[in-house]
Amino acid sequence: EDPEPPLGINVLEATFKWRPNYVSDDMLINADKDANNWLHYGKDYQATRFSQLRQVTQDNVKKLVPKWNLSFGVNDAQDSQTTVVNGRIYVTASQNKVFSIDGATGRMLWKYERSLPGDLGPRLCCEAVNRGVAVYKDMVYMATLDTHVVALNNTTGKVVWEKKLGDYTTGEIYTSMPLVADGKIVVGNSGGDVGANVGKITALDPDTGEIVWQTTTRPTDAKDPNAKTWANDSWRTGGSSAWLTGNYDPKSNTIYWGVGNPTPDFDPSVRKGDNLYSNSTLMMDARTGKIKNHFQYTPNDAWDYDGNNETILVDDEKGRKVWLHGDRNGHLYSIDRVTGKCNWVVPIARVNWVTGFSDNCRPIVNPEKVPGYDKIAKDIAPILDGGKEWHPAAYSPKTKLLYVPYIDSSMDIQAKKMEWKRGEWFLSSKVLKANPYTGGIKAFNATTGEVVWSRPQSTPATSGMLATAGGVVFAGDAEGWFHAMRDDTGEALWRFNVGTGIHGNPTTFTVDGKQYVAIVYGPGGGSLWPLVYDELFKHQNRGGGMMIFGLSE
Ligand SMILES: O=C(O)c1cc(C(=O)O)c2c(n1)C(=O)C(=O)c1cc(C(=O)O)[nH]c1-2
Repeated sequence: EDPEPPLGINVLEATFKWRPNYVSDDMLINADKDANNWLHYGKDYQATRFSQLRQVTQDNVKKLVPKWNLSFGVNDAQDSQTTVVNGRIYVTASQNKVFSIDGATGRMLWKYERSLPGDLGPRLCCEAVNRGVAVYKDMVYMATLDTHVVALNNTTGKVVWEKKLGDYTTGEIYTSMPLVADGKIVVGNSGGDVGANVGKITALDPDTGEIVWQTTTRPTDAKDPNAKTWANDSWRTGGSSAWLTGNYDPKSNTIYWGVGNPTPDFDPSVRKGDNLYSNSTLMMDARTGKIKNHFQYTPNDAWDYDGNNETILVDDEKGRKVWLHGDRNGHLYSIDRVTGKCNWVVPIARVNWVTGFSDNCRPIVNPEKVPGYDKIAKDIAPILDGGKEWHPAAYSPKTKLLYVPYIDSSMDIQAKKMEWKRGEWFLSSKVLKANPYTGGIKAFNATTGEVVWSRPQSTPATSGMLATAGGVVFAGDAEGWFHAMRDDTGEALWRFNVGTGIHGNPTTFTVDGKQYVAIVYGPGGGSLWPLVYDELFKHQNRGGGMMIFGLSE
């Protein structure tokens, strides 16, 4: 019996089954072998988004039907995904709501609704999004828009502690799922496009919320050796937030964490230099937070390409230990995860801001595509949202393919001089125009970077990917279609329209021995998407939720 009475809405079944919900360190470390649960942002510490489940196959996937649905009761953008422990589902909605649900019935066990400050709105780059909760031991952890980490009891939803990490009036917010690594709760901040807000990654004690370490992603002091990579002390207003969840290698005790764009976004002339560590993946010591190494994808970024996207830890067929990273700058990278050196780089989508690469995959920039004050740089590809947005790719150890959601589009930009003001957007653009979007899914050979198959679509790819041992790959799109395709050819197998756009990440797990597939749906948060997006999808209704699919009986 549940020690606390559930809230009791969405009741499909009168009886309640107790489901153990304690998450141990061993469960977290062995999540790559655990078919039943979904414990990490990327399913396992390697961030593969691959499930060993094979009840849903290429043959029977057309029998998938909705089993139950949860309405979030909010209209904002929905970027979230489930965390699943022994059939209990934890999911967040925008506005920092958390729901605990019985996976078999959809019955709500508890919900937590944060009361957010009324003046938060104008400071949000991408609506009031949240990307999910971490569950560790007997607690649930969420990072909030008003810069707190809140710890809830995972059985009752009651607040155990709260820790304030910043000041939302500066533009700093938190939108992503915490990472549990080395016994600590690790979070990264958002708000990079509101320049003063320094990127930071913070590790907290899970029991008390005390800060164990905090690492900043760019200089905060002129004595920092990286200050030389920002001309005229431009690091002072240099952004470089840490807004997506990193991942972890327990063997080397290394955390991999991405860093976003420098600010002002579109005027690189006022911050000459490489602007370290903007647009990089950091390799950090999980014990101390010390930066051991890094790889920078876009030095002196002029296009808001960020560098936050996920790193997927793969041992490739040449025996190399690598991370694979699809960047907003339109390229897929294989980086040696021991040395931090680049193995190869290939395009994901249409790209014209580079003319090639020099040593260690350093881009050679096409000067025509760099925004300046005196003319509009036209048709820069990719668009600021990226050749791949933040939506994570999946890697299947069965096919050895990486499944990447891509966007084909371009933008026109003219820069302008701009003074930084506390808590305000710091883009420095006079003209910022998006050109029409398409996109799709591409499957890459994880060892060579060759494209094995491609499924173009008329809309940008706006959900994360899920790969399964059953040979089925799942993805959603901005028109609301939730798709299943073959992992080896990309051939379409099944689809279902959820009634609004999909911008969350699919997951799969078992409840009482049966495989389910979950998708969070609702409009997207993408920063400047309304430029084109509103036009494309103005027929769509808002409203978000989560739909759970299972095989019909
Ligand atoms: O620089 C930042 O701090 C930051 C934060 C976020 C966010 O936290 O969601 C986004 C972005 N940048 C961004 O560039 C972007 O395109 C974006 C899209 C979305 C979304 O919710 O779909 N968030 C964000």
